[in-house]
Amino acid sequence: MQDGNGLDHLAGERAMAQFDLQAMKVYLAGGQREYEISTKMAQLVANDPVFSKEDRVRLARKDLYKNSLRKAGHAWKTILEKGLSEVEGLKLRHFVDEPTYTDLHWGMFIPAIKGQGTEEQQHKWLPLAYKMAIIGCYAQTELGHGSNVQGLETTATFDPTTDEFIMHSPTVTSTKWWPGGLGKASTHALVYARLITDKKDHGIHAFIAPIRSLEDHTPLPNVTVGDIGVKFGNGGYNTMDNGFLRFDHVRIPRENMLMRLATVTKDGKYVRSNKPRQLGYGAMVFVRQGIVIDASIYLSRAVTIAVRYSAVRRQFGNKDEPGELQVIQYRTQQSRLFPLLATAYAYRAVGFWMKSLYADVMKRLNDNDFSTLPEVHACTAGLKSITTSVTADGIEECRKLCGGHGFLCASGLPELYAAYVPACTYEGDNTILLLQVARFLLKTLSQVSKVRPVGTAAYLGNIKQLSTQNCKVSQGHDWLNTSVLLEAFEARSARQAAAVALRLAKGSGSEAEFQENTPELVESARAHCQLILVSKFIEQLQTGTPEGIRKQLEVLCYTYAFSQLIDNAGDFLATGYVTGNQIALAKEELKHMFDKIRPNAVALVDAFDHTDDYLGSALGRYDGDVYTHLYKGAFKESLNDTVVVDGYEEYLKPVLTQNLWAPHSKL
Ligand SMILES: CC/C=C\C/C=C\C/C=C\C/C=C\CCC(=O)SCCNC(=O)CCNC(=O)[C@H](O)C(C)(C)COP(=O)(O)OP(=O)(O)OC[C@H]1O[C@@H](n2cnc3c(N)ncnc32)[C@H](O)[C@@H]1OP(=O)(O)O
Ligand SMILES: Cc1cc2nc3c(=O)[nH]c(=O)nc-3n(C[C@H](O)[C@H](O)[C@H](O)COP(=O)(O)OP(=O)(O)OC[C@H]3O[C@@H](n4cnc5c(N)ncnc54)[C@H](O)[C@@H]3O)c2cc1C
Repeated sequence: MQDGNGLDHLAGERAMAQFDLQAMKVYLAGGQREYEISTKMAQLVANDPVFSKEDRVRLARKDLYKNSLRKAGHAWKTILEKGLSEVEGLKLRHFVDEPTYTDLHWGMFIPAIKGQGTEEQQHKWLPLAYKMAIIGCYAQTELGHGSNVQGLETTATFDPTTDEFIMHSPTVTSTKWWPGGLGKASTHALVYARLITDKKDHGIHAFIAPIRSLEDHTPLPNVTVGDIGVKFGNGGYNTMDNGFLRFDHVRIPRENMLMRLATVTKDGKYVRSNKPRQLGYGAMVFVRQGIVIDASIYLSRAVTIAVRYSAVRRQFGNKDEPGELQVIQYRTQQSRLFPLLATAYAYRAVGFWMKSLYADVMKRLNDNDFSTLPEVHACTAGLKSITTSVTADGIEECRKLCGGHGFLCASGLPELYAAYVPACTYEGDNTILLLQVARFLLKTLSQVSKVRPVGTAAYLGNIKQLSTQNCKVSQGHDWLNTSVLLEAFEARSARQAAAVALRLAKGSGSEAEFQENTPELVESARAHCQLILVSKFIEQLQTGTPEGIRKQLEVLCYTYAFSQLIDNAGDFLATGYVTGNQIALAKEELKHMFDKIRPNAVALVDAFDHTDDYLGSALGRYDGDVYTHLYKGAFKESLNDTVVVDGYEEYLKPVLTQNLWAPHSKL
């Protein structure tokens, strides 16, 4: 989408492209229909002044939040007035580009009711939620516990005399703390609490608790609720009202417990269904799978800014060429930037696959087939962890790649980082999630002689072969073979998992020993996830990629795989599967890939199709007119509202006019 002012400082770059840009845009959008919807919604948002992002980083919290409420309300009105479909509405909210209460309402409250509510409960709550007659949040985390869900303290005690649950926060640490949308916007909370019937604790279950009046939005009696305070960075996640919530013996009807997985009867009997209790974590699995595509989008925004700016920015020169060099010409710049570009493409491909994996598991669950649940949990948890960590670090790297100007909010990068970095923590702390993957790998290995592993763990079925055979690469171009690459990632992951499993098996099985080995367990989980990412990127390429873009995608795929191999060379070498020389050969191949990316770099980021409005960056503008806009932008700075700064009379003038020698001055 070109929306520059006609001057194209990057025209020369664009003329070098060697692939079908339009086909790439459609591929990255996920298909022609998705592309058309994206384009339409991006323009709708960009052309509506209510959605303007101008000045967001300068607003005080109250104004920022009020403005965010205004945008969310306007988005909803636009959706209704234009009769937008659910997919269009989702896209529109995506382009509004501000974390807000509707993310949790649509992204977690509704999915949790769908996954855990009975049909009757869905009929009661979903119509209200779909028309936003109620606003819901997902209130799981407490002051004292987030990762350890089984450790939550809020109680829901059944009172058979009134057919109600009594919701209570018995300690300070039981205060619900963090839920997005809870602080100021929600009327209802999906509360995770310990279910108690007849003095027996049945563990964590989900309850719908009304928290604010539908008449005047005041908190209901005995409910204490508010916002937890300002968060990291300007703008960023501060548009969200992450909240606290306490109950003082608040009564809710028995039917407000979501009862698909377990029921409490009128006379107080607790009945579990035969479905796994982990289905209660379904909303988290749903969001984790979506986070992979989201990571690609965030990373692609940072990379678009850094690539375009690196093509505009010139520093130094050399005796072989006239003038100064574009910084994108420097190998070091390429070696930091191009792997991130390739990673954004990799996550897009893997994100598409995650969607199909999730659709498959949902279909199975409907047929009461729970067999793939552990693998899907490991996959969603692991890929959420890796992709968010890499993306957060990648955004920060892009900021550094833009030198000093990257540090200005006008670059768009500080705010992008502030909005994104909590993704490493929310929806599961990234280390906790990798430990879940490690547990899955250990379990899979312990059963490998009896149960053939399937799906993303299938390679562990070849553990013997992968543990004995070594890499056969003898020349650089031997690496240009996806089977060779895949085997390297499989062997490294299988060997790392087997090594730590063996060490644990030789021990006493104590928790202390397990703890001692957690760093290696996390490394082995990371290796497994990197294998999934590389293998699924390859697999996606091999299934019907249009001719006009296949070559470029192959280059990006090799770039991604080689950079992963080199960044983790220590692990690959330690497992003994590859030699130092083979790593050196891969490094040479990676440089050849950089040469192939270089003429296409700007077009490859254009293919992400981010509008200038969505990017919000003077450095990443489509037209490359960076300096004019940085300069113009300085005049919007509030300190420049007056020529002589407010504070001069009180604080600057006395300093300038005292004309006294400072006592310590040596002059
Ligand atoms: C579609 C959306 C698109 C994009 C998204 C974009 C933006 C996001 C929008 C909003 C996001 C904003 C905010 C985020 C909101 C939140 O943060 S909500 C709170 C999230 N909280 C967490 O993630 C907590 C993390 N903790 C846990 O998940 C669990 O407590 C645990 C897994 C760490 C441990 O659970 P336990 O019950 O104690 O389990 P265990 O005893 O360790 O394990 C028991 C067995 O269960 C398996 N298991 C665990 N989780 C799952 C699961 N989700 N599904 C299936 N199976 C699971 C576990 O592996 C064990 O298996 P065994 O075979 O070993 O018995
Ligand atoms: C912006 C934001 C939005 C959020 N939105 C919501 C929401 O809408 N609803 C909701 O319910 N929650 C929400 N949360 C809470 C979030 O899900 C939790 O913060 C997250 O799950 C991490 O839990 P914790 O804070 O308890 O971290 P902790 O578990 O206390 O982690 C602290 C450190 O301890 C380490 N650690 C903990 N246990 C172990 C272990 N067993 N082994 C090794 N290391 C360990 C962790 O790796 C981490 O380094 C949100 C959080 C943020 C930041």
